Amino acid sequence: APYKALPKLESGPKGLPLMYVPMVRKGKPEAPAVEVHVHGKCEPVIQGPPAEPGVGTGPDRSQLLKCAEARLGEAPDTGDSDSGMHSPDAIMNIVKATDFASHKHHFQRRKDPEGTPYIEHPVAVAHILTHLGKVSNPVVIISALLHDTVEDTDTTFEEIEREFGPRVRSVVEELTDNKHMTRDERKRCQILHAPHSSHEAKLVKLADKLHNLRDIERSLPVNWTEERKTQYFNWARDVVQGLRGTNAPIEAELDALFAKYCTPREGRENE
Ligand SMILES: Nc1nc2c(ncn2[C@@H]2O[C@H](COP(=O)(O)OP(=O)(O)O)[C@@H](OP(=O)(O)OP(=O)(O)O)[C@H]2O)c(=O)[nH]1
Repeated sequence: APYKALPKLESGPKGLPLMYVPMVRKGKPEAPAVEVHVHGKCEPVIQGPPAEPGVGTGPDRSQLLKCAEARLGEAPDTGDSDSGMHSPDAIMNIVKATDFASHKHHFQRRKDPEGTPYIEHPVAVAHILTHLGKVSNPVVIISALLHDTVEDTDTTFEEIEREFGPRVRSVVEELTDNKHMTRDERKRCQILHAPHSSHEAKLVKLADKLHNLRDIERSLPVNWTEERKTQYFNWARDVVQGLRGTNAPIEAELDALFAKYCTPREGRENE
C-alpha cells in the first residue's frame, strides 16, 4: 500500500457512516488519490503526495471529513443506493444474512393452509425491495432478510450487531414489535411509529406489508374470516399512510391492493 493504514472512520458528519480507502490510481503510481465512500459515492477526491511505498502519510482525518461533509450536502442519502459497503463485502453479507435467517426460521411455517416455510417471507421481502423497489442498499436488503429473526426466533439484537454491525441492528430494532404488548397495542404502535421510522426501516416495512397482503390475497391464513382479512387490509393501509413518499413502485402496488380489498374510507367510522 502506498500509504500507512489509516484508521477506519466509524461515523462521519451528522452521525452518518463514512469510510475511506487509500488507493493508487491504476497506471499512475506517481499521483495517488484517496477514495472517500459516503453512502455509495466513491470517488478519488484528494490528491495524495507522491507514492513512497509504506511511508506516505495521505490526507488527514479533518481533510476527509470536510470533503465528506461537502459530498453529503450535495447528495443526501436516500437509503436506496449502495451504502458505501464494498460490493464483495455486501454480497457476502447478503448471503450470510440469508443463511442466518434460514437457520433461525428453520422450524417455522407461515399461517397459510399450505404451511409454507417461513423463510420464504423474508426472502420475498428482500426480492420486492431489489426488483420492484430498485433498492440496492445492502443495509436495507440485509435488514429485510433479518427483520423477523428477533421477533419470532431466539435471536438477540446483540447477535445481529455482532454478525451484521450496528446499522443493521438499529434497522432490525425498528422493525421488531414489542412482544410484551398486547396484540392491539402492537398493531396501534405500528401505525403510530411508522412516520417516525428511518428511511431504511420504512422501505422494509413497505415491502413487508406488500408481501403479507399478497400472501393473504393468494391464500387466506388458517382460521381467518373474510372480515378479518378486511380488517388486516384496513390496518395495513393505516400503517402505510405513515410510510408514504418512500418508494413509489412499492406504494403503487400497495394502493392497487387497498383499492381492491379495503373498506372505502367514507364507510369507516370511529377509526
Ligand atoms: N399474510 C400472512 N401473514 C402471516 C402468515 N404467516 C405468518 N404471518 C404473520 O402474521 C401476522 C399477521 O397476523 P395477525 O394475526 O394479524 O398478527 P399477529 O400474528 O401478530 O397476531 C403478520 O405479522 P405482523 O407483525 O402482524 O404484521 P407485519 O408487521 O409483519 O405486517 C405476518 O408476518 C401468512 O401465511 N400470511
